[in-house]
Amino acid sequence: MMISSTQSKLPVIDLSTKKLNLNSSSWVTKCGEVRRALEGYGAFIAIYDGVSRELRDAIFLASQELFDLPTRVKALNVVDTPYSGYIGQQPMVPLYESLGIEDVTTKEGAESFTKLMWPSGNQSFCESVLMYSKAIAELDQIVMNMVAKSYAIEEHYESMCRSTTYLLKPTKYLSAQGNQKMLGLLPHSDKSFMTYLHQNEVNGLEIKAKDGKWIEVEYPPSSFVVMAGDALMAWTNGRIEAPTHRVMMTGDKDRIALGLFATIRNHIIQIPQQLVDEDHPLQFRAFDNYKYIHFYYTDEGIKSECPIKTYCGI
Ligand SMILES: O=C(O)CCC(=O)C(=O)O
Ligand SMILES: [Fe+2]
Repeated sequence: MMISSTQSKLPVIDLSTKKLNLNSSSWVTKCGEVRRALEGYGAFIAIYDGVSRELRDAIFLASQELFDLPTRVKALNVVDTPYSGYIGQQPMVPLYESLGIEDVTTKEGAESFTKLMWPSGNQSFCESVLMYSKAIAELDQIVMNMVAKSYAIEEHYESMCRSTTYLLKPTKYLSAQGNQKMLGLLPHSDKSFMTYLHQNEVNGLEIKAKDGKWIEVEYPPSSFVVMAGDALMAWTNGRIEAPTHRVMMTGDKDRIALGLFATIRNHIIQIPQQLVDEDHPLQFRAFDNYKYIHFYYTDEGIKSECPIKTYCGI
């Protein structure tokens, strides 16, 4: 018997660069699509041609190589930003393991991480990580330009764009080894401005829709999940909400996911006055994305229902 499903799905938007004709009327239409998807779900699936088949294979191979290193080596990845270093063997989420690579779109960032993990060098790892991150950073520029265009706040984004830094977080989830569904990652919203996710062929990501139901996200290998973070929510004066999401593991295959987190550094984010009017009173004060991340991991931040509102809400 076929079981029909009425479960809602994330919108899919084709952002292949070959088809995007900047400033044409179809581009303007597409900007509206991106905005509606983000306002409706806080996320969408992007079809994007900036990562070739070879690069895709290379980045998953590189990630596997990284996870195969001894725990003692992976634990050397200590960074200032909370939860961005090495995380593994956490009692609440025993299947989960991740490492954050800071400033990954710069040669220096990719090289210093590679050197830390492989003191005698690993050229192919370094190149794959750098190329992949740069390709996704380009997708970020496309998406953010579209959001800015749609709200007519281009000049605000331009001033912030230069202050964007990227953190790549290769993440591994062990399989649930059987039929039961196991928690891979606790429900949360991202503290970034924007997040871009990619995965091997194993699904597991679930995003909470506005009606409270979990959407099981299935995305084809050549696509990416684009997701709003808390910082974007504040910047858009609450028009786009950062969705709650989690990872549930089923089946007997391990899952590898790549999160690229765009964060604004050394720049105070102001809420554009274009997004404030009688129907949309100002909801957030100007804030610093990194200070907010640090706040989130304090007792007050962790306990808060909506940490971005607690931090800079009005
Ligand atoms: O594994 C995924 O698909 C999502 C990971 C995630 O939500 C995160 O690292 O913040
Ligand atoms: Fe997340």
